[in-house]
Amino acid sequence: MPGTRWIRLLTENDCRLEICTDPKTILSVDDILALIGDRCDGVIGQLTEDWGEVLFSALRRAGGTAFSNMAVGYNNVDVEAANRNGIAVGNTPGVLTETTAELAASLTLAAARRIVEADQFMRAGLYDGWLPHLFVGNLLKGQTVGVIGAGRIGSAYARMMIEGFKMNLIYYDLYQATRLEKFVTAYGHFLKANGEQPVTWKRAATMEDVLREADVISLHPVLDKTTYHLINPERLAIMKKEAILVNASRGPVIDEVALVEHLKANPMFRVGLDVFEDEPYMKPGLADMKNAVVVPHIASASKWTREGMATLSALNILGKIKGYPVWGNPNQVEPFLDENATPPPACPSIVNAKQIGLPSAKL
Ligand SMILES: NC(=O)C1=CN([C@@H]2O[C@H](COP(=O)(O)OP(=O)(O)OC[C@H]3O[C@@H](n4cnc5c(N)ncnc54)[C@H](O)[C@@H]3O)[C@@H](O)[C@H]2O)C=CC1
Ligand SMILES: O=C(O)C(=O)CO
Repeated sequence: MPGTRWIRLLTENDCRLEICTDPKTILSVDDILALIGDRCDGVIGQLTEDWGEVLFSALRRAGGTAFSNMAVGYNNVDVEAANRNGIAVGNTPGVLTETTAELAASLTLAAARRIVEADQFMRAGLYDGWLPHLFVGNLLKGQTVGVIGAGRIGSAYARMMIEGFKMNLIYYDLYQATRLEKFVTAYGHFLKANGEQPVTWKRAATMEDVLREADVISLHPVLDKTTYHLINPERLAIMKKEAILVNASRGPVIDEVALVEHLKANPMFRVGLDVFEDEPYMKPGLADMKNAVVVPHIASASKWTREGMATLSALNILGKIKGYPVWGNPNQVEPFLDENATPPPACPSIVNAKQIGLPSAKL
């Protein structure tokens, strides 16, 4: 795990730390069972690990009461199994928001302006002079950006695309994104007052409305039963032929086999993907598609974010061991990140706090 603050926070509070130095990228359940051993109070794990009944009951038997993913997403964790074993499950919201949104914006631009194809063309020595039709892509200004899942990251991405490229917004979420709507309205007024075309927003009644109307669609929902294969052959078929689809949420939100077929049949349709259905693998054919930009799940990869994720996950474990209450607002975790201050006596974010009866901190 990156940085050293998380180590200091634990050791200065009398925790003995065992850091896994196994060179394997992804640990199996058996690897983790061996690491838990017969005495362990809490574990910080990674999103690539399968945390279910076997691991939570082993942690319980070892005297443990806390687990934290070093991630905001926790679709790799069976929270019901953690509840049955009385284990608190932590995650790391807030520190990934801007970094992940910036990568989604980067993928959007790379796909729209064919950056990777053009880079490969240059390196192959194929450039022999400016041409009017060389790597013509899409202009974003004035087009419509569609966001599916307008939570922390989806809203941050929307703001970047609206503020940066003056795109109009259409979004779909189970909840109203009030702050985002207010931002777009205010920005629209500002543009109008300066003699420019105002930007607009619309909350779509259905996901299909977003897919039909948007020129760029970025996916930012959690992965659960309701979002598995949210993008399927039928929904790909209703998208514009020249649309751009970006996914920096979780791979299984897209039916990747169907996506490869769609990319083959629609060369002007482009995608930017940070995540894949069977990570670390890509479905057959995807790597050959020039209209796909692919990167290896790096959306949260900035130093500040990764160190913040380490800090928050360590404080989730420490807080539970110390019997601290749970921080009341997981969207405001800044007080835990201030290097020059003692962090608040609270667990920054425990997703099953209610289910296992943990008290909430008074802010
Ligand atoms: N590629 C990467 O490196 C990263 C990926 N992620 C992924 O992004 C996800 C979102 O993160 P945050 O924005 O922080 O979470 P969030 O909880 O703030 O936002 C998720 C949004 O999805 C919405 N949602 C849930 N079910 C939906 C459905 N069926 N249809 C439409 N919207 C739905 C929720 O209402 C919520 O607004 C994480 O769960 C994680 O899987 C997060 C960080 C980095
Ligand atoms: O925090 C998450 O959910 C991630 O995917 C980390 O990159």
